[in-house]
Amino acid sequence: MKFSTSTPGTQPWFSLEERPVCCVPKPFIEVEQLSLHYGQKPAFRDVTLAINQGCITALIGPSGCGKTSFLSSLNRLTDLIPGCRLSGRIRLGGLDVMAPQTDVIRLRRRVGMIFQKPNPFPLSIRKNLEFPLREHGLRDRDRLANTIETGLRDVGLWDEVKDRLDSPALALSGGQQQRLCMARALVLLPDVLLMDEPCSALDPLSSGVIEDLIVGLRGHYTVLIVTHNLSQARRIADYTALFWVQHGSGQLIEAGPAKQIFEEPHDPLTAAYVSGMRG
Ligand SMILES: Nc1ncnc2c1ncn2[C@@H]1O[C@H](COP(=O)(O)OP(=O)(O)OP(=O)(O)O)[C@@H](O)[C@H]1O
Repeated sequence: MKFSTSTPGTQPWFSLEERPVCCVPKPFIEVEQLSLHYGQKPAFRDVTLAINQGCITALIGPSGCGKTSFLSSLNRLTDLIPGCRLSGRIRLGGLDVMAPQTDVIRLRRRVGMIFQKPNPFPLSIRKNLEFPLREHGLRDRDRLANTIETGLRDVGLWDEVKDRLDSPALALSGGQQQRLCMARALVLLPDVLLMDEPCSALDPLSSGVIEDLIVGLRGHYTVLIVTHNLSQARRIADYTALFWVQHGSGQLIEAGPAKQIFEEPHDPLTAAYVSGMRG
């Protein structure tokens, strides 16, 4: 059962293990001729890209080519930036993301986001998960407790924090905070997880833990990850899209199966970037 068809607060909350596995080359997000401007300045132009369900898609490219802006447009976080303008079309699991009548709160529940710097609420570990669950209609105390435990187990945090659930989340290590943020997104049973350089602020060990968790999401969630770490993209991505700044704005240069992008790219820019000769 999926969020989009159930009534908030009544659906059975279940763990990652129990979610249906689906990694098929079937588009879940279809972006057509998407452009984004900050004021008069274009961040990216005319991006057309299909993102497959249940797969991990890595967005790569040099700084400033519009990767973060593209990611943020998918759950309309860009609405929050004054002067920011989107045009084109985004369909997400049948939903017209940019339609004025689209419920943005529901959209953001379906499309969770993890940022470069872990951003837990300045609340207890428990409240970091309880707060969004309550906001989205889950009130029953037992179900709240079970869902919080399941969420923390799904990110391998339960055993580390079960005895201090009421301690401040900000007292956790950076890697633990990032896993908590992942749990906070996952307990809402999103369809899509957007991750903006989720490992880049972490030490190598914590980064490896997050990377393993991302791999474990394959088949359960549609994942888009922005990364500057090409080795990481090679290791974890099913599909890869290269962005580049051309003619004063970000452009999608090439997208396809990660193996093809890294081993047999069609575009010379892709070849230069993945070989480390440019960017
Ligand atoms: N809030 C904003 N207001 C104005 N311009 C912005 C804003 N955010 C990004 N930009 C501009 O839009 C362009 C694309 O930025 P964006 O952060 O999306 O690129 P990026 O590829 O994610 O870069 P990086 O890899 O460095 O994070 C850049 O020229 C940037 O300066």
